[in-house]
Amino acid sequence: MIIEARELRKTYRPRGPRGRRGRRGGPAAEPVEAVRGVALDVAEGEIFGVLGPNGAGKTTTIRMLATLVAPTGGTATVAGHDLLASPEQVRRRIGYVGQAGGVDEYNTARAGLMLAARVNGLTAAEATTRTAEVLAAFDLTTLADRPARTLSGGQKRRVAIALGLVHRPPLLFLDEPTTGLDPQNRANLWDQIKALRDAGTSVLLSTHYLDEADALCDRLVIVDHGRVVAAGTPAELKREIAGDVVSLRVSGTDEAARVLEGLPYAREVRAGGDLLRVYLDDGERALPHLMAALTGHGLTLESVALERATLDDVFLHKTGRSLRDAA
Ligand SMILES: Nc1ncnc2c1ncn2[C@@H]1O[C@H](COP(=O)(O)OP(=O)(O)OP(=O)(O)O)[C@@H](O)[C@H]1O
Repeated sequence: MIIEARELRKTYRPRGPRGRRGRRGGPAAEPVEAVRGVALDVAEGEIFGVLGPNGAGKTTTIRMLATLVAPTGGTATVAGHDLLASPEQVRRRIGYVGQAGGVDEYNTARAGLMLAARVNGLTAAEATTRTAEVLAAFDLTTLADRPARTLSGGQKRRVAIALGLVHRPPLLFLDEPTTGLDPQNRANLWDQIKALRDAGTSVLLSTHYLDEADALCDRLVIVDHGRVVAAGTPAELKREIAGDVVSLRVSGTDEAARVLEGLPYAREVRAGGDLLRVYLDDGERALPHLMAALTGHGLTLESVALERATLDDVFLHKTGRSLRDAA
């Protein structure tokens, strides 16, 4: 395992004049339990995702594992070293790309990469070779000598990731790498992250995009309110929670829900507004029986759709909320 974390916790305790009741008369800021006992195991050479809505504790978890935030509890081994006892050793073996990116707007990609390489201990000759390598890997060669402020959002994001990789860390942390990118740039970046994994780099990324977690991650944890609510491969999670989902619009939602709950093959029925979602193993076979049961009770079907379960269904099942709404 390249990361083994146990019971990681972080409580932010706001301090300072504005956080204290008293001198300035403002209300005391409450401590925020951002991460409440997270465990995760990341294997070498995999893309591991931390999926959750805004405020779930993803950034705090990543920043703790990258030695940038001190945990208030728990233990972790990262890239072969104890996070708390040997943060310097950990730091040397990781790359970290935060949400803000860390790209100097007035510097060129090439100059930024050279600097990052030298700061990380590469010789001038190694830095030149390595800079050319990462520029090529991220399709940046023709853009390498323009100031970063003239690059598009997607191009800048690629420079940011290249900066995190220039010293060849075996483990790369990416905090919400595709937020704000258009679909085409997102898809390109997914391909580049997969290529990194295929070349042997382990990647831990956070995301609030369901499709990203599904398409990109070998394994993931779903976090909510600072806790892991589900862990596994995307396929395992979807299979465990619900094979197929039939969503229906019916006259008389409450009565329809009662009828459907009585059917032996319906694992679970959930109502959301005027839409009913029925979770079952084999949707195609069940669908005609389901429709017959409803019409048999005098209920009129307005629409019906058969879908495969998504990671949103997993989140809904575990938390009672949709990740789409929560995010
Ligand atoms: N420095 C800080 N001081 C106080 N509270 C903080 C601090 N940093 C984060 N928090 C709080 O901790 C909680 C978790 O925040 P975190 O940024 O880890 O979540 P996140 O899942 O990464 O969210 P997002 O997707 O919006 O980035 C939030 O309630 C946030 O307001």
